[in-house]
Amino acid sequence: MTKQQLFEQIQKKRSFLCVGLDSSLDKIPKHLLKYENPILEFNKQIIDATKDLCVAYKPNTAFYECYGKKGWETLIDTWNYIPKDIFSIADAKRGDIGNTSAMYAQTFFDESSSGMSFDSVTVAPYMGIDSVKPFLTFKNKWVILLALTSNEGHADFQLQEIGGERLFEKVIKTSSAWASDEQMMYVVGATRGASFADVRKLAPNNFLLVPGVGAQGGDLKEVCKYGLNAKCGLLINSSRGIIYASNGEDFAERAREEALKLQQEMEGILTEVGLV
Ligand SMILES: O=C(O)c1cc(=O)[nH]c(=O)n1[C@@H]1O[C@H](COP(=O)(O)O)[C@@H](O)[C@H]1O
Repeated sequence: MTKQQLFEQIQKKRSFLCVGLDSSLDKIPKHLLKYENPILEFNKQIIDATKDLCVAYKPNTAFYECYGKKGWETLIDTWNYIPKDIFSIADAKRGDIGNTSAMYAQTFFDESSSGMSFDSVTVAPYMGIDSVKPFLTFKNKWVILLALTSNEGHADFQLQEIGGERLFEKVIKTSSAWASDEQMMYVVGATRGASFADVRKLAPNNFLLVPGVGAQGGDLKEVCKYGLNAKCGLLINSSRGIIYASNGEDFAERAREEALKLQQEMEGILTEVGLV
């Protein structure tokens, strides 16, 4: 998907919501356990209930890989079920020496090889340019590079100064030369509030994937105040806050209600800044 197509989806749906499919057997409603593939059934019902309210889905691959062969099949079947006009993110946080990264890129982008062709994959920047480049050889596919993450441990490395700049700033600055804002996004946690202003100085036009609203307590308004740009430039992810809103028979309806609350808040913000 191109940046313009993503922006058009945002305008059409009046939403920049990404629903995180962090689906695990111990959290999904018990009545689904009778299905041959409970997680796939859960994901399908969540997708059916939210697809008009969001512009992206993000299965975190850890929640699939842990179930071995069946988990990979579920990931492939989930990717197949995501409508193709909705941006898909394989949240796999990969990155390795070049020839290994090339195999990761093949895994998530080459349908003829793996049965999946996500629009994007999350990548860790630590190993540098040759670990990221192989993901950029696929047309209209995106790297979403970890920059300033939502977790407590972000301070251990990302805020350390080297030569007068913090590591996350160095990551953004250096990697900006590897790909344009048509292929590179950055992860910036919703819990990082005013730091969005610092990120935007270095990445004014890139889309940012912003996890951490909902269960992690990030503030949507604060993120938008500092993070919005002329093409919206934000994909706000919520996983547990939406998909586990209820663990009863009404789980899909309740997920929809939570997604709708976020979509309505987003519509208000987009209207306020004149983007819709
Ligand atoms: O790359 C990510 O998506 C990510 C980066 C980050 O800094 N923080 C973060 O929470 N995530 C992911 O975003 C999702 C957040 O889930 P909830 O906290 O349940 O909304 C999980 O899949 C995390 O792995």
